[in-house]
Formats: sequence, structure tokens, C-alpha cells
Amino acid sequence: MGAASDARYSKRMSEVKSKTAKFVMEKADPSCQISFICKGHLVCTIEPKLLSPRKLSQSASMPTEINWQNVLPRNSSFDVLNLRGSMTPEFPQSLIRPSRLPSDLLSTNSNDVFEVRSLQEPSLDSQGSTHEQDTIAGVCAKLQAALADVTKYGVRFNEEICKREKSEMNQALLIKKDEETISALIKEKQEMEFLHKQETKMFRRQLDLLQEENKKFKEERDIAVKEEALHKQKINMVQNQLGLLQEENKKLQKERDNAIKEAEELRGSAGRGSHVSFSEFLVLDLQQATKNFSNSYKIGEGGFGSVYKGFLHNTMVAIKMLHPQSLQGKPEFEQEVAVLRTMRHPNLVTLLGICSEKSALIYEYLPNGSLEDRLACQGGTPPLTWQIRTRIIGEICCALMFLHSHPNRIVHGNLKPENILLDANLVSKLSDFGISRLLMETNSNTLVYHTEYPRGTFAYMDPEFLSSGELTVKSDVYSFGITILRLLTGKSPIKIAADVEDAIETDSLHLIIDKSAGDWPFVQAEQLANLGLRCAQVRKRKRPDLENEWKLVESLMQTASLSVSPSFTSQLDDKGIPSYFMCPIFQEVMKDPHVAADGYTYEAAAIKDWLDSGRKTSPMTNLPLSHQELTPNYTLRCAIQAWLLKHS
Ligand SMILES: Nc1ncnc2c1ncn2[C@@H]1O[C@H](COP(=O)(O)OP(=O)(O)OP(=O)(O)O)[C@@H](O)[C@H]1O
Repeated sequence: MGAASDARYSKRMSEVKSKTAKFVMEKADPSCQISFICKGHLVCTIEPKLLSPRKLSQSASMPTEINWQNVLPRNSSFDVLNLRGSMTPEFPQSLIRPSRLPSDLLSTNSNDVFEVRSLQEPSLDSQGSTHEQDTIAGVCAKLQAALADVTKYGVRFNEEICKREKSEMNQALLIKKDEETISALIKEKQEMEFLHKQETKMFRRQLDLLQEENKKFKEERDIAVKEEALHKQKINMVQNQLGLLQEENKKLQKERDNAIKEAEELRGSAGRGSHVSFSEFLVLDLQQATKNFSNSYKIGEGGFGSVYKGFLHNTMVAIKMLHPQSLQGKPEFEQEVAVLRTMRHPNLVTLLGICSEKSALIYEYLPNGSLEDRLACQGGTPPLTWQIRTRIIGEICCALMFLHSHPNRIVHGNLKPENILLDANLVSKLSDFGISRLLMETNSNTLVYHTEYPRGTFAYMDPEFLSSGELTVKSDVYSFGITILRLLTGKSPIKIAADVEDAIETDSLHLIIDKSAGDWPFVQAEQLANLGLRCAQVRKRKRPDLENEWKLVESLMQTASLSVSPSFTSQLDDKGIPSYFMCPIFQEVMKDPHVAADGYTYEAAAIKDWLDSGRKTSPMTNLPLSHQELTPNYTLRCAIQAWLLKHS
């Protein structure tokens, strides 16, 4: 049994310390051998004493009533091991054996106990022995109960010890793990430090490189800044020089214009030269207007060259550049300039100027492109209505009559929808005078231009001009006829006259009229078809004079109620009258409008009075008039009449 609590153990300990142990030592049966232990160490042993038979009987009769549970405090650290057996008077040493060493008692095996075996001594007398036996049996029973308690307690103790040991082992394991983790962390830290050192080294190297680069960059930037400053200085100088040159150029242009004016004044009315505002442009002007002939400014390409859109002297213009390698281009360029600079008409494209250095022609810009493109609805534009088509026929008729009756007697020579351009209000203007010709009077009093190389667009070309090389006003009438049929049917110009003729003969004209133009009134359509066919006769002598057809054209325009073109109505004066209808001299709505040599339209009586009074300059521009001829402006007259009808 325990000699004392573990806390009190020392190596020199040789006797029991606890009260209970002392009590047991004193009270235990002398036959018992008891070993006292503390913290697993044997402290002392009391040996059993051999008793005399009397003493033995005494002791046998003296019940050993030790209730160990009562003796030992429950929470005592003093340990009572499992004792089993019964007290005997004789307790031979050989019968007591420690089954295990005290340290082994940590085992939970309930059999790990000191075993005490009692030997039943034979009784001395039968009565006394029976009583004695009963007493011993009772004591034994109590002792066994006590031993059972002790066994239970011991098992619990063992369990407790096991738990502690396990937790200690776990702790040890945890400590081991912690140690491992710490060593791993230390290793990692060392690696990190190593890497950090390496990175720091690299970073320093890079920093050095960057600093070097930065230095270089700064040096280069300083040089660039200096160069830029120099460059700017140079640009300023060049700009100043350019400004001076431009001013000088303006002066020169002014001087030149004045010189031309003077020359023309000297030449008098015989002069056929420039009299309307017409300029010579610099290549620089054109470059600025077209962002150096950028492709995004290109609007067309023809046999003559490329056409660009541009903004020149606050005006939108179209610039036609002659192909540098074009052989025919140069004479065409000169022809176009010769014709257009002397003429102004509402249905002729206005030539604003030229750039001789680049052989460029500068026109007013016509935003709706060519009639051919609009008939083909190129770019998704809506189809032209029959009313607009009828008006265009009237306008072109008017332009041709103007050209043919001009003092210079001009034949356009290349009339076709590609050469009819449309302004913002779809008012048509005849363009491309490159192969137009001034007619000469022949011996037979007919006006003809003769060439061995007839040029033009085959489908629209007068067949007699093709075969004879004789260009006359009737050549334009033929082209005009084909253009009328094309506007009426929307068909290709090749064989168009034959197709329309067939349709009329077979009463199927309605089938070939262009439906996209809307509900063309049949009578009107038929009249136009017949007019087209008359003009497109193969024999020129069968073709009509346009003046003779004008009445019909005028009535067609009026019926179509189109004569008031949007361009006329768009500019109304305070009384709501289109300003184009007013005579610039009389300031009244015109009844008989006529175009003068300056391109402006006047009331016939007003301009005649002006000229008869001896004045030789334009009432609008004050510039000399190249001639005194007056041409009726039929389209305008038609427009005025329709407008008056509507507003009466
Ligand atoms: N004044 C203008 N305003 C707007 N566009 C124009 C103008 N002049 C020409 N164009 C555009 O440029 C295109 C080509 O012009 P044009 O037919 O006059 O060139 P060209 O070289 O004389 O052609 P061609 O082969 O008929 O001789 C036209 O179809 C038209 O789209």
C-alpha cells in the first residue's frame, strides 16, 4: 500500500508517512506481509510474524474488521492496491507474492494485484473451531468487499494514469511537431533571406540600369527640345515668308485681274474673253482645299482625271484634275475653259476658276452628283419621281437652246446623263464641255464642226456624226432624245429608240415606263416618248429644232406642276415671292425672263433698255459684258407661270 502521497516522496524515505499507512501498519494482522510504496518505490515492508497456536486462535477469533473504505479517505492520494484473500493466523512468506512490480500497476488489468492466499489451519476443537470459522468467513467476506472496492479504485486509477500518459505522449508528439515546424520555418526563413538578398542585388542592378537609361533619355530629350525649338523657329520663318508670298501673290492676282479688265475694256464688246468672276488658283490653294488631294476628298474619276471635293475661299467646290499623262486632256481642258468662262446659265455648271500649273478646273460643287448615278440610285438614293424627271428634261432642253443660240454657236457634243449634274434641289446643270465645239459657218450656210475622229459616248452619239464626222446642233438633239427615253424607261441607252418604237406600235408603252418614278400619267408619258423618238431620228434632217418643241416641253412641265423648282421657292422675299422670279432691274416678277452675257436673268424689256442706253457693263457685277445677245430663260418663265397659276 502507499506509504505517503507522491509529493512527499524522497530517496531517503524509509518509513511510512501517511496516517492511514501508520494505522494499517499498527492494526494489520501480524500474519500479513505488507509492502509500502511511494511514487513507485518500495519504502518498507512489514514481515509476517508466526503466531503461537493460542495467539493464532485469538487472532482467529478476533475478527479483523477493517473496512478499508471507511479507513481510507476517498480522495486520498494514498493508494490501496487490490488485496484478495483472507486473513489467516499463519501467513507463510512463500504464499504472498507480488504479481507485478508497483510500476506495472499502471496496467488496467484488474488481475494485476498482490494476491494474498490464506491457508485454513485445522481447528483445535470442534465447537470453538466452528465459531472461529464463522468469524473468519465474515471477516473474509468484508475483506473481499473491501478488496473489490480497492480493485475498482485501482482500475480507475490505472485509467487515469493511462489518460495522462496518452496526453503526455500527445504533448510530446505535438512538441516534436512544433519543433519540426519551427525548424522548417527557420529553413524557409533562411531561404527567404537568401532570395531576398538575391532580389535586392538584382533590383539594385536594375535600378542602376534604369538610372543610366533615365540619364540618357534626359540627355536625348534635352537635345530633342533644342531641336524642336530650332524647328519651330524655322517653321515660323517659313510661315512668315509664306504669308509674305501669299500677300504678294494676291497683289499680283489683283494687278493681273485689273490688267485683264483694262485689256477687255480696250477690246470692247468684240472681246470674247473672261468677263465673269473667274480666278486662277494656286496649287497650294488646291492642296489646302483637298487636304493634299486626300482620297477621302475624291468624289469621282473620269476619262479626264480625278475629281475632288474641297473648300476654297469659303465655297464648296469640285476640282477636276487632269491626268498628267493624258494626251487628249490638255486640248479638252483648254476647250472647257474657253467655253465655260464666257458663259453663265442656270442650267450650265459654273466654272469658278482654273489652276493652270496643274491643269485643274474648279467648279461650283453639286452635291447630288450625276443624273446617271441618281437613275441607278447609287448609294441608296431614292428614285427620281416622274415630276423631277420631266423638269430635268425641260431644264436640259433650255440649256441646249441657250448653247445653240449663243453668239458662239456651241454644240455640247457629249450629252448624256453622266454629264448632267444635280444641285442640292435636284436642279440639273450641264457639265463636261471638253469635246464641245464652236461651230463654223460653211459655204452652204449651215453651222458645222468637222472632224475625222468623232468622239463621244457611242449609245448617245449622233449616227450621222459618226459616219460623216460632221458635228451640228442636231447631234445634241439626238443625244437629248436618247436621254429623254432613258429618263422615261430607266433602260440602257443601247437600242432604246427601237424598243420604245416597238412598244408604241404594239400598244405596250405602259409596260416599259419606269415604275420607280411613280404613276406617270400615260398621256404625258406618251408625249415624252414621241418627243424622244423624234429627237433620236437616225436622219438629222428629220430631227426637230428644239425651239419648235419648247411649247410642248413647257406644257409638260406645267402639267407636272414641277416648274416651281425647290431652288426657286427656297429663297422667298418679304412678300413670299421667290427672289429668283424678280427682275434685278425692275424689282418685279418677270413675265419674259432673258439671260444676258453675265449669266444673270432679267426682264427682257428692262435689260434691253439698259443696253439701248449705251451701257456695256453688267447691271449685277459692273463688269464689261462680252456681248449684247439675250437668250430667253424658258425654264424660269415656265416656273414663274406655274407659280402664278398656283397663287392666283
Ligand atoms: N461640279 C461637280 N460637283 C459634284 N460632283 C462632280 C462635279 N463635277 C464632276 N463631279 C463628279 O465627278 C464625276 C466625274 O466627272 P466628269 O464625268 O465630269 O469627269 P470626266 O473626267 O470629264 O469624265 P468623262 O469620262 O465623262 O470625260 C462625275 O460623275 C460626278 O460624280
